[in-house]
Amino acid sequence: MVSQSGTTRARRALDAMKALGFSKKEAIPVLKSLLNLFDNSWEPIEDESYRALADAILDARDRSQNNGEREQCGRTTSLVPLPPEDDHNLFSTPLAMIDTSCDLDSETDAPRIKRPTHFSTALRLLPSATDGTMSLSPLGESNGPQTRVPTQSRQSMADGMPSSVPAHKRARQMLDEDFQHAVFFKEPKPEPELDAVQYSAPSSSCKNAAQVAIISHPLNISSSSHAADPPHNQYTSKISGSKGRAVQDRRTTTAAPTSFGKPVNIKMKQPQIRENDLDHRAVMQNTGTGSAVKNTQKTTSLHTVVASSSTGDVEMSIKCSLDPSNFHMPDLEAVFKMVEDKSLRSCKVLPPDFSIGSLMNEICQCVVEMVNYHSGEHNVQSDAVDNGRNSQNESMTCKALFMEPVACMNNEGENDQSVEESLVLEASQSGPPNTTVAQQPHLALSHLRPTHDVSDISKGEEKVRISVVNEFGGPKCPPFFYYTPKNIVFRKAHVNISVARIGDEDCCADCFGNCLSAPVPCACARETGGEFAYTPDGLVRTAFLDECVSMNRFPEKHHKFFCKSCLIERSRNEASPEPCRGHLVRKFIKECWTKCGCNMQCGNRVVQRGMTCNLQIFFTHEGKGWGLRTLDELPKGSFVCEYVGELLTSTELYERTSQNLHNGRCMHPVLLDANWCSEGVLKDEEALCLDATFYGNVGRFINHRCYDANLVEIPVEVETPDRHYYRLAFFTTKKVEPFEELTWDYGIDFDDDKTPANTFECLCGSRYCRGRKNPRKRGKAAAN
Ligand SMILES: C[S@@+](CC[C@H](N)C(=O)[O-])C[C@H]1O[C@@H](n2cnc3c(N)ncnc32)[C@H](O)[C@@H]1O
Repeated sequence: MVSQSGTTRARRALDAMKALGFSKKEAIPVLKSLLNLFDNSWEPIEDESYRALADAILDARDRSQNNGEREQCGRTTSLVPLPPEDDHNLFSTPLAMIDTSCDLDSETDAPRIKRPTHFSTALRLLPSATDGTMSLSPLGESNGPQTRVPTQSRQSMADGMPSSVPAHKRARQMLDEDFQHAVFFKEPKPEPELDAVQYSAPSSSCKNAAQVAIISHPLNISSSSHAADPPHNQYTSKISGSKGRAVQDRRTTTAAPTSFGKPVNIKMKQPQIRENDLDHRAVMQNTGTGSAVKNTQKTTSLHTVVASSSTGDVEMSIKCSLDPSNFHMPDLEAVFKMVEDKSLRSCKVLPPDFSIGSLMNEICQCVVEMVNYHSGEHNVQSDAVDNGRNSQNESMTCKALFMEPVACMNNEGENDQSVEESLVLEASQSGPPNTTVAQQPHLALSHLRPTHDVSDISKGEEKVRISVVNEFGGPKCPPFFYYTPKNIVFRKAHVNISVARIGDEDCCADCFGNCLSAPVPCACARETGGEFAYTPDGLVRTAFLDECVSMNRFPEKHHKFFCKSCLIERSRNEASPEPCRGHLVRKFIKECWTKCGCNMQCGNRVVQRGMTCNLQIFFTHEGKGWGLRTLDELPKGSFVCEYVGELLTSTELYERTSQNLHNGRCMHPVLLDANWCSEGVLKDEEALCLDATFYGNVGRFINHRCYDANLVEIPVEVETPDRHYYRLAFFTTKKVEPFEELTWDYGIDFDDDKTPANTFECLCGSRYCRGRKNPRKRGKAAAN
């Protein structure tokens, strides 16, 4: 890379700050201070699109607002590195604000940097929600001192508009400006704690219908029921069956625990059955011949949770009210095996992977879905009556457009049809779209479908095994979907993969071996300005990567394409489509491919060689459901995985969306609109998106994190120069530690009032979080 002069770098930094609404007057002194702090090294300042600088300005602003008095009496603020335990945080060198004696730079009023003597206000990124470094409340926000940037400033920083612009106006403007790659879901999660600090969410919008996916789990069972657990007399932990099946035991007793040696984890509860009590939830045990719950003063009963919905909101437990002196809980695996054997004997035929455990999990999940759907209807009504003021209902309202990608109960006929048609779909992957596929085969995923292999969810489809773990009890694997390592066409999506399409300019037929070791970059580097996007180590070059990150973070600074007649808007409302909201023109990587002369080990073939890092799907503890983490340390710029799913046209997506509306499921779509500008007017079959709801890879488990996610998605051209189809690959934006959760910024507009249900309450834990709900509303909800 050509080294840039300090002046150029300073100009760039000031331009970037200007784009965020910071004046030169404000930025220059802080920039000077930072340079001083970093020994004139620009990298930490330029890293992550000048985030350190933006933050430092905001903090200086905060401080001058909040501590005006102290400044007047001769004190000022300095920036100092935080201790190394914050390494995983936002900055390579995290900063802390301290008070030092006032010693202003005569020219600039810049504070002089000093080493800290104490931290008065720590400026630290909140811990990664799942990095395991802290024990978190549901919001994960209660640890350690944090500097809160005022709403106004935060919003300005985030949306790149001067803070003088009113919030509502910024929000509206941002609707047309923000990220282009959204996936939106909603799942139930514990109600956040009331003391969580509010950030006014900057409006980061993406309102294309095809970008909108919603999980609606409106009934917040977990918050109400779990919140009702009296903490002082309950104990919950996990026990494992012989094959590691994690179950949760709850004992209900009025006497002291007796000789229950196993299972060891117990939950003591009062025997009364109360509203919102855990025991009350066990009403599913009622046999129909009367309550199965014996509620006597002397009887000790053992509750063992044997199944649960994906987020643990609905559980199924076995309650044994037996003479404790003779009772030993049998191994649940053995019990399940016995039931399976019995079922097999009576039914004669069962699917090969039939498992009672999965069946029960699915039942719990279906309870969630059905409850959600009905409560959604109810809440829509009550919203209307309440004129939108019922904040509890707000959090519970089902306005879903999409379905949760989990199995659901169907009648038998549908199941059979679904199995057949799903196979047809898989077969259509490399062939022409199969027009014989029936209307909505996917809606019939059956609870009898096989469950996942927790030792490798990819069933051997990837080079590395992807294990599934749940350290918190409850479901041992995610709801069912078909694992596919490659995108597959649903029906009409037009993907022309033909060698004839690839012209000389789109390949390097004369190359040999590894293009990266050739003296001159080959034709395949043209897309990235004549320089390969990858380093010889297989990492994305820092400059390229940073530009991609910046593009996501500050979309308003980058080129957008506005369709004359936007297919997304048309598919939303054919009769009177809204104007196009703009599609961000993204940077592409172009990899060598089959028509090139190089070999498969060529350094310009990273994504197509597939995943190489060891990943794990795990159950997050903050209420985000399942997530993805790395087991390896990953340097900045590493390829992690693709986002893989079914290729749908925007119309198909809209149809699927509408149908799923009735089922209360969410979907996992991502719009492939990164280069729509280059192909003139798109036909419907060329306006594509990827939906990982029913068919997908590990990418579907990556949770959202606002702004400072450790992954960024980059479009990659591999098989075809047609720009309406490309692969979407995730690369690390910074060094990622083993066991750190992998996250990407979905680009959700949490303030989008047109499609309010397209978002979940964000539990990402980022200090830049724009998706947490108003604490006042939460307070009201909790009080109700
Ligand atoms: C693509 S899925 C990610 C995998 C998902 N957690 C699961 O269990 O399958 C997106 C869904 O995960 C949950 N999620 C993702 N990021 C979240 C966040 N920052 N806060 C809360 N929930 C989140 C939401 O329910 C969202 O609808």
